[in-house]
Amino acid sequence: MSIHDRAKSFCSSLLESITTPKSKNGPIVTLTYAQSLDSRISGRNGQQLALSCEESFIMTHRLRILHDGILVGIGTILNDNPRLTARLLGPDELESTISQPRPIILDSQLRFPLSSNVLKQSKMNGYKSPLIVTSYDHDSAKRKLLEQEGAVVVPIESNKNGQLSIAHLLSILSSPPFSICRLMVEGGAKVIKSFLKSNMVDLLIVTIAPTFVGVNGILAIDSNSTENQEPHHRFLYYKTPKQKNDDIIVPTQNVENSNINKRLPNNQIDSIQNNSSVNVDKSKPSINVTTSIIPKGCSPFVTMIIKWKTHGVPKNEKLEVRLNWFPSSRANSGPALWPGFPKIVLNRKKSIPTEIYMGKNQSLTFYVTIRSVHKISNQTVFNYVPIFAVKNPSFAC
Ligand SMILES: NC(=O)C1=CN([C@@H]2O[C@H](COP(=O)(O)OP(=O)(O)OC[C@H]3O[C@@H](n4cnc5c(N)ncnc54)[C@H](O)[C@@H]3O)[C@@H](O)[C@H]2O)C=CC1
Ligand SMILES: Nc1nc(O)c(N)c(N[C@@H]2O[C@H](COP(=O)(O)O)[C@@H](O)[C@H]2O)n1
Repeated sequence: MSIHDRAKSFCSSLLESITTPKSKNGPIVTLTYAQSLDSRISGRNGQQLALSCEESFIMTHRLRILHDGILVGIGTILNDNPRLTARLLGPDELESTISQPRPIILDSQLRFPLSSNVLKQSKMNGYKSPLIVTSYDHDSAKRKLLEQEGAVVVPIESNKNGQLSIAHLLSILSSPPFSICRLMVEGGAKVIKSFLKSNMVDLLIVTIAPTFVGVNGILAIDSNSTENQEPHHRFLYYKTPKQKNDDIIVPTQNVENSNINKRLPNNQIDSIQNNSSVNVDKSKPSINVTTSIIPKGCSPFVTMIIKWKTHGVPKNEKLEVRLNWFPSSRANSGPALWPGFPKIVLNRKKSIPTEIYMGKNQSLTFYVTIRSVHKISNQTVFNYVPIFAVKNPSFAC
């Protein structure tokens, strides 16, 4: 599979099951940005940094294709002069023939430069005119100039600090003539904060690059700033984080807009108990297995405590119990070991705690493998027995 095919399937899988937007009157909103290990999105004085590695950039460009609009703040336009197009494409794709997303810029005071790349490129075939969203309190002469150059300028409500209303923005974007169904928000820092605060983000995809920028860089989310003191909306892993060359891509979904929201409150989900009785051999030993699944804080990990009792196992006989577990998709394919899911050899110990990764919507089927070795006759009974399946365990948050 080529690097482009991998990006295609990864990005499609991220978007395919997000069908209901957080905002009832708006598009599905994906917020995505790249940060360093110390949470910086750019360097000293906002210096633009290539934090993403090549494969992560390819993923970002693929995500751009899958959205109808890409939104940034005017700070990013003035600082980076970005193009906001999908250019890192496969060999069979042409930049000018794919459906490029519309650039959307939040610019309360119409500081947008006439020389910007997004405006220049909109004159070329295949590229859409930038949509500049501004406040009612804008410079009308500048608006005229921008419109003459082909930009579309739309005034909307703003608050007393001049910040444009995200709710109003989303309802305008999803309506004609823009009809944006999927919006990708790239930043910068103020826009990231505003969107997270608005709680209209459906999918948050953060690329983490293995580098430190240092204290002078711009923080993605400045938790010291007073405007960020209010409670944060919660995001949980949506898909397993992926390593792309050097970087880690962390896809998370808004908890308040997903199935994981339907879980029970923390105090009702101390553990899930399962009891299974398994016969090794009808005439010979049997085992009774009890398991408890204990959520581990706000994380997709659970601790599983397995307890068992054996019956009728003669002292001179060896009983070996193994536990394997598989995602539900593999449950029918037999008990071959699923990579990344360790098997535990229980032997004669009476209980064992182990930590298991259980992603959202993950349903796991657990198998015990019982191997009873009769020392005298050397007869071996070898059984794989599915003991239970756990669907969507609740993560305590
Ligand atoms: N690493 C990454 O993935 C990215 C990094 N960046 C970096 O971010 C920096 C720019 O960030 P900022 O200076 O914070 O500017 P910004 O790009 O977030 O733009 C903020 C400006 O947008 C306007 N605005 C209007 N309504 C707003 C609202 N509701 N919320 C927020 N802003 C609103 C205001 O004029 C505000 O000053 C640059 O250094 C750029 O390189 C930008 C995008 C992605
Ligand atoms: N995904 C990602 N990784 C980085 O390391 C980045 N610095 C950014 N920045 C964003 O991409 C814009 C540049 O886009 P063009 O290549 O000009 O199309 C930049 O303005 C940021 O929004 N992104």
